[in-house]
Amino acid sequence: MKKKRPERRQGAAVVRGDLVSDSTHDQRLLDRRGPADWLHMDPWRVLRIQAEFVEGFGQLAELPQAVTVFGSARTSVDSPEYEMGIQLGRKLSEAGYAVITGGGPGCMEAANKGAVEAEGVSVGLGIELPFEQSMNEYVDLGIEFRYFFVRKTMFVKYSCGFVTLPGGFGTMDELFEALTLVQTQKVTSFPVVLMGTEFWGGLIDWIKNALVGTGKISPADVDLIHVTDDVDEAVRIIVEADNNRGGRLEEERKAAMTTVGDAE
Ligand SMILES: CC(C)=CCNc1ncnc2c1ncn2[C@@H]1O[C@H](COP(=O)(O)O)[C@@H](O)[C@H]1O
Repeated sequence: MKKKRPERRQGAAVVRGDLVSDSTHDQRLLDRRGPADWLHMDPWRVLRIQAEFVEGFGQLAELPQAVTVFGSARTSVDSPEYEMGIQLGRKLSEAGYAVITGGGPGCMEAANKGAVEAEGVSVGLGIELPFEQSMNEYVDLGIEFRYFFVRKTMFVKYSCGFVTLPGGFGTMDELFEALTLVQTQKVTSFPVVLMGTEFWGGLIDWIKNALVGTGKISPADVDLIHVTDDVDEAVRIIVEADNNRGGRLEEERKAAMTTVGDAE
């Protein structure tokens, strides 16, 4: 007769054979002896990830309409790009938006500085890095995240558009995440503005030649990106999209009301 393999139900999972452990989860939970490496195990991490979402959602829930500004952590304070960041933070604040950045140095600091100077709401969503790094001094509401992906959710959820100053890998990551979300309609009416025609020109050419040229994206996808050197134009693009969204939300609300009315 076939030997029955050992079996144990562990919550939602069933384990058989050698995967059945000598002890149960309860035993391990109640046993205070042994190493603390469980702290670094994935199921426990899930709770920490949840905690980051809860903390982020809680802290940002009452933020006014906001715009996220990305850009290099390495931009020097005496560069034209830093000055552009200050102007951007200032004018976005004057237009009534909270300014969210990654809370670090360079372009992030510049945009936070502009927001503070205009007496706007200046937010920094920092990230734990392997080297010592503190929130820039112009952040008025700062939240530190352990996980990049949790932090990225906050940037998108709490802003109505992204403005991107010249930057490196981190900036590219944030830019292309935003474009993918807009392209796949995970977010709608969400403008993405690139500041600096000279810096971004090469990338835009490559997008047109390599991506549109070989059919990897459609020509209309290029229109998702606005490139400018003019801070006022950047703010105008954000405001117009914001106004359009307001109209669209109202239409969606009316459509929903009609549907509910029809059902009654
Ligand atoms: C001096 C130095 C490298 C500091 C790093 N300190 C940082 N602090 C906060 N956010 C960051 C930092 N580095 C990268 N990021 C994230 O990635 C983007 C900048 O990356 P990069 O410099 O373009 O690639 C920022 O928009 C920010 O969201």
